[in-house]
Amino acid sequence: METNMSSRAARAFFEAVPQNPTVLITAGLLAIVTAAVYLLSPGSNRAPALGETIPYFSNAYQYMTDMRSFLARAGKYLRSSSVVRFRLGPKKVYLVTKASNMQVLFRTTANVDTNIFFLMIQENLWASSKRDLDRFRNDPSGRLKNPAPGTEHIPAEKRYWAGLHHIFHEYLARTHESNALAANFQRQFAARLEERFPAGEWAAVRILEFVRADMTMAATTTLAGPRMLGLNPNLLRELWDFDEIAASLVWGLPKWINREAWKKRDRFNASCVRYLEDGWKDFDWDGPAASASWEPVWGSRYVRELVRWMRQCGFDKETMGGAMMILVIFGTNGNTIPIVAWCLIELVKDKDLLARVRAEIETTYVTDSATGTRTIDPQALVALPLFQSVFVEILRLHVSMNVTREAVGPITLGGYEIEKGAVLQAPTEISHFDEGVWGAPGHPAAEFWAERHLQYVDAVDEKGQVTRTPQFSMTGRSNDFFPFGGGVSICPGRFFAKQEIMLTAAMLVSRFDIEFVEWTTLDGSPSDRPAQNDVRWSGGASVPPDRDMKVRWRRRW
Ligand code: HEM
Repeated sequence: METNMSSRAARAFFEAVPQNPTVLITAGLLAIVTAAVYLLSPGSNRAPALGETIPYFSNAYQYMTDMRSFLARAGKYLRSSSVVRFRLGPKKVYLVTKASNMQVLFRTTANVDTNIFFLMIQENLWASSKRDLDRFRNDPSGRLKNPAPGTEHIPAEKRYWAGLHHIFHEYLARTHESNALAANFQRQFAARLEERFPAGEWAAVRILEFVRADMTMAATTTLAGPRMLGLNPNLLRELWDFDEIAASLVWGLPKWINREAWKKRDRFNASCVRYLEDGWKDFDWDGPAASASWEPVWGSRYVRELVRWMRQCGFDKETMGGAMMILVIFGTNGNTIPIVAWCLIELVKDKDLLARVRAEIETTYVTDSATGTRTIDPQALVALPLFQSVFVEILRLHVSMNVTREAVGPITLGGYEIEKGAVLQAPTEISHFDEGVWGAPGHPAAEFWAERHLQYVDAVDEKGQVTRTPQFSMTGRSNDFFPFGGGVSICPGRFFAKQEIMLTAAMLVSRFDIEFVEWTTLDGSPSDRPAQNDVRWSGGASVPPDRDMKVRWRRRW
């Protein structure tokens, strides 16, 4: 869960410039202040600066209006220095790459703080009230069980970061809970497939459109129970409308500039508030359902514990609605759905790969001896070598996240001094495409290669017969790969995300005959080219395809 500070992010701002002289004047003043601050800063062992044509302006402008090109340009600088600096208004920003620097960013140290991005999202995306936002802002006690030194006097109920972190850790990241979520998701999604696609009948679907509807429904019911969609029949539209404009909200533009985006945010928030208010009516918090892995009122334990804690803290209803939007519906589906879509697209494109992945998946099916029902064993599934390699390759190529931290004290990165107050950003789109790390002969880093994360191991049996077995391997590269961020705020949903994504793709490719029909645009009309990353999402989220793939499929069983 993280959202976009990308091209879409400030398009609204720059589109507003010509109509709003106030905005233009503000931008001009910002540039002057920036220049003054910059010129007065003392020189030191500083990282090289990213060049620009109009000083103090062009980098910020491109960063906010065309993240894809900005990152491509920054990537060239980052080939010769692992840290590069530029200015974003009055903020000093350092772009960071290379495994050794990631270790510093993700290590729990007093001088690197992880809250900055979360606060920005809380303020602008999830409609948190000022009072509730200040509770987080003014809590210096940290996320861990033991309060940060010097903050021991803060009572447990006012340790908001730690309270939230505890819920993430206990009810999302723990194996028992993520396994329960995966089992439930498999049931929900299988029921949906059986209801929508009678066995033996061919149907035409567009992959992205299909997963945005059907997988989102199964995932939302798994996490939040059936009431979320039952009470809010327009929720899917609200979610994907919000996905389109989320980045433009991150900058906190006032309502009068960004009216449509605010409306979409508020509609989505109102649906989540409706769900919360309805759920409070008659749920028995002292009964057995309160600690069940899943029950029909709140769905998963994660959501139940989240709403219980927020209510105990006395958060305002919009803040609580916002948490449901971001931490349950948008932050999850907005990231998993594009990855599933890409996974299916790559498998359908390559018949040989599809057959090999199918054969692997077949080994993970188990049959219930009483009912005869066949289900996938999710633990076996996520350990398959080839399919896992495909999953990692898709994350590598299609998650573009500028993982963000703040230097709250001086630090050293890549041999350079970084001053207190600087923003640190590690763009996955640069590290994940580093030719030196990921490139292989005949398989440049920019291309999808299903086998990139496989190693073949030879074993000799007693008759001297050699068998080659593929093994999934990230050896030597794990610190260059961070689609889920890192350190204390690493995505707590990553285990469930992996199970959910691989289960969806596995159920479809193993139960359906699938044939490619054509590439389409997102509205369904024929496209003259295949899908590419939709660069509007560059820098802040999983990146969906900008074209859809139409297929014919038939459920075999
Ligand atoms: C492919 C899917 C996903 C990707 C790429 C992804 C990525 C991320 C990233 C990059 C962060 C920020 C980490 C950091 O700052 O170090 C994050 C945070 C988070 N993610 Fe995910 N995520 C995914 C799926 C999910 C799912 C399915 C859930 C929940 C079921 C989830 C829940 C969260 C939460 C609650 C946080 C906030 C953690 C905190 O600030 O402590 N994510 N995610």
